[in-house]
Amino acid sequence: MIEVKDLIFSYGKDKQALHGIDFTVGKGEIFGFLGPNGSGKSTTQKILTGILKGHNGHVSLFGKNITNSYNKEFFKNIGVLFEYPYLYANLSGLDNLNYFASFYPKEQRQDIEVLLDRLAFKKDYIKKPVSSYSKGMRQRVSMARALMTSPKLLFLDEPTSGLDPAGAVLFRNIIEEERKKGTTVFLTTHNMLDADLLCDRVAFIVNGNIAVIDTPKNLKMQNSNQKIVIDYMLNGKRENKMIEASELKQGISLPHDEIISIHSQEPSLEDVFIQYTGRGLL
Ligand SMILES: Nc1ncnc2c1ncn2[C@@H]1O[C@H](COP(=O)(O)OP(=O)(O)OP(=O)(O)O)[C@@H](O)[C@H]1O
Repeated sequence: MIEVKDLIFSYGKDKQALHGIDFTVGKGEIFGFLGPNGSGKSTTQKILTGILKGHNGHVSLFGKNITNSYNKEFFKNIGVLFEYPYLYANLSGLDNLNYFASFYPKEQRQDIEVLLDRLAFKKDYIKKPVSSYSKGMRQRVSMARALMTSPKLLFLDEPTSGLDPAGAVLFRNIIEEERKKGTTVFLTTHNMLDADLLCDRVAFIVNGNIAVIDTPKNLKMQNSNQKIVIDYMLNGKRENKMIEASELKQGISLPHDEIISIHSQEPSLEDVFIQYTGRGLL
């Protein structure tokens, strides 16, 4: 669905943002693109969505080189949720969406009010100006914009940013539903929980280079330190001890009155990211 080979991009002479990156995204896959600020995520997404021109290297979507495909058909098949929603502040959410919908053939558009309902948008705000909306409400309008043409390929930049926990769960469910329909999702995020819960594979990008691409599970397993933490009671006091997983084979030899819990020490995706890059995600 997406094929990127040796992608290079420079902002002017002195600022090379991408240094020859390679990745592919299969049909129906949710692919996470993770990296710290300034690593090249937005640049990559802007090239893939046709907003930024002038790259070197090969980029194809739907099997076609994008340089020759920036036409109505190209934009019909992709949906984009931008990190900073481009909405007209003086217009209502409904008018914004009706305006964006007018660029697409009628038979391709979803019913906007049904879509907003699916996104749990507060009905009484639907005709109020966007300037009166919270970040979460703007995010819902932007998601509706991305979904309204039932695109085969969705680009989502920080989809759960600004949402409360219930909103984040709802958005993750909607992204899952899209995947079940066969939609491919390119997810750019700082949110490790979203990446871990949703993505089939993730790429870590650092300073315009890809450090690693794998499934979240493999990344965590390969980087697991095989440590076990035992919580226990001894002489009325709660204690804990970390041991090697292999030591557990011989049973629990440490003095204890009662074992409370035994947990393997799984690294989080963020721990793995730091191991690969030496940097946190923000
Ligand atoms: N318009 C621009 N002109 C010059 N340099 C730019 C421009 N946009 C981005 N850059 C530089 O290109 C590099 C990659 O930026 P990019 O916005 O792609 O990073 P990012 O990973 O999306 O960061 P963030 O997480 O902050 O959104 C950075 O060094 C950035 O300063």
